[in-house]
Amino acid sequence: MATATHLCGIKTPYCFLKSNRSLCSRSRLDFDSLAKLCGAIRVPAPSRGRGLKFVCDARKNDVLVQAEPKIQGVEASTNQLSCVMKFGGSSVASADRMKEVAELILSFPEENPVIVLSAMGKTTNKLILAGEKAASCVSDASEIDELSFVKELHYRTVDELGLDRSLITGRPPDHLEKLDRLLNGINALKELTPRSRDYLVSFGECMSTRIFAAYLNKIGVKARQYDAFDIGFITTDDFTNADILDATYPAVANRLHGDWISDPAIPIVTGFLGKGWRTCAVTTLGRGGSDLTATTIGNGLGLREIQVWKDVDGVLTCDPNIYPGAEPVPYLTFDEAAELAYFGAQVLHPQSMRPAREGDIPVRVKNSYNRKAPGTLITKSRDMSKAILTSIVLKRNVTMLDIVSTRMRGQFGFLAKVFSTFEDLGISVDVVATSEVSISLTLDPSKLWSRELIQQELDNVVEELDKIATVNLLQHRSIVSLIGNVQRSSL
Ligand SMILES: Nc1ncnc2c1ncn2[C@@H]1O[C@H](COP(=O)(O)OP(=O)(O)O)[C@@H](O)[C@H]1O
Ligand SMILES: N[C@@H](CC(=O)OP(=O)(O)O)C(=O)O
Repeated sequence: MATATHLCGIKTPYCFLKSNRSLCSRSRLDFDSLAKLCGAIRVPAPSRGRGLKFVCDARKNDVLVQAEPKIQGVEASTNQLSCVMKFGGSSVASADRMKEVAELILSFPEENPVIVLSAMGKTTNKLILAGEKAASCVSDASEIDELSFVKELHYRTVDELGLDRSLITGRPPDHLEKLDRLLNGINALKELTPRSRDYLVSFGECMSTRIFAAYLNKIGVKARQYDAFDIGFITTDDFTNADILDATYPAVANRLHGDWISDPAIPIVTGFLGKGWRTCAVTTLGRGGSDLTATTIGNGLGLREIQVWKDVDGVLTCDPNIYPGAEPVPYLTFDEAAELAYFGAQVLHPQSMRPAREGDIPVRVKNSYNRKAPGTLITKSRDMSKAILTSIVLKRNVTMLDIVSTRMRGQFGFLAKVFSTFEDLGISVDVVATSEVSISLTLDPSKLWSRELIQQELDNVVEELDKIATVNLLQHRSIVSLIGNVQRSSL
């Protein structure tokens, strides 16, 4: 991957340079050498005065030309998409909350935001429970309490917003009817696979975005709903915990930007969802994955800022459910936020900082219930001179392995052998503490528990490691992490 030159002033929205030599000649771009390298070049239309970044990937036979992520001050054209605003389930839990979110969005008239929404309130949890019940005990899946709850919540919201129920039922895509049929199918098979679970929970985001877009249109704000899996969110096929593939960035930018240019309307995008690149089935990005949807869109479109609206005053010094006196942390670096999320702070999705860091796009964590609170600003760097400890996080349900070498002291290669075992078995290691003859390590629960055959995988690890060490497997442990300034942690 190589990043090359900068250009300004290309007006054409997404076009293929292959068929546009004049564009190249106007733009100091050596068309022929690039054309040799790649089959096609996509060019997102830059905002006025914005540069373009060339990202060449010869292996993929592709050169992607991206708008520079940062728009400075007045250069941020008023008619370009400018930021992402992501609202989590807690922010859109009811009709009243949706009205407040609409008002919040409209209170930033200078912004042209892309809106990312999660499912309403606890819809995702309810759908998972409904799926589990359908697979296990009930005789008629339509009678499951959690399904009734989801239906009732969405009907009530549609009614209270003065919208037509046909948005979610009675007319294609008729989500509630499909949901009913899906749960009855799961019930008949007595099996809830990761794939069907992802399809099941996707109804939450599909409905919340349709309702919200319809409400905006009703109050005279032109909005357009998008299902992420239809606009280029391409992922691995790791159902329940899929990773976003690079092809997503240009595809999503292309679609959202192209539609915006030809017919401006606020895009309302489903968070959390994608499409598996082999199966073409609906995938999900892991719990809390709408944060990752938001940062992916921010990076793809090279937007000015990514706002993540929650029900707390930003990232706090610890989980407020454990210690109610937790206080907001005003500034964080991408690295600190990523560590914090990875080691258990539920407030951000563990992978969500990656696209923001790669695009160097600031992320602001704000409270939709308390707009005046300054929130947390997450950027590439910050003044660390006074920073020692930023926050404390707890990660539960961790599997730990104590591995003690059976060989004599002074034997080399022990650590290498242990880690190659994990690599061979495709298991991700979390925290590691070592001495010369022993290692204690933890395994990443999110990657581990989302897959089937977990006990078998663990048995395989222990069996392999048993050849070189004494292994003690400890389950249901916790990690308490202190997120701090590494440069000041030792003297
Ligand atoms: N360090 C932390 N800072 C802020 N919130 C935290 C932290 N640790 C846990 N939380 C919990 O995360 C919740 C916000 O995340 P989440 O439920 O994913 O929000 P949303 O659904 O709005 O996206 C808060 O309500 C809080 O209970
Ligand atoms: N609805 C999904 C995705 C998500 O991001 O939700 P939230 O923004 O409410 O954490 C979930 O509950 O995991």
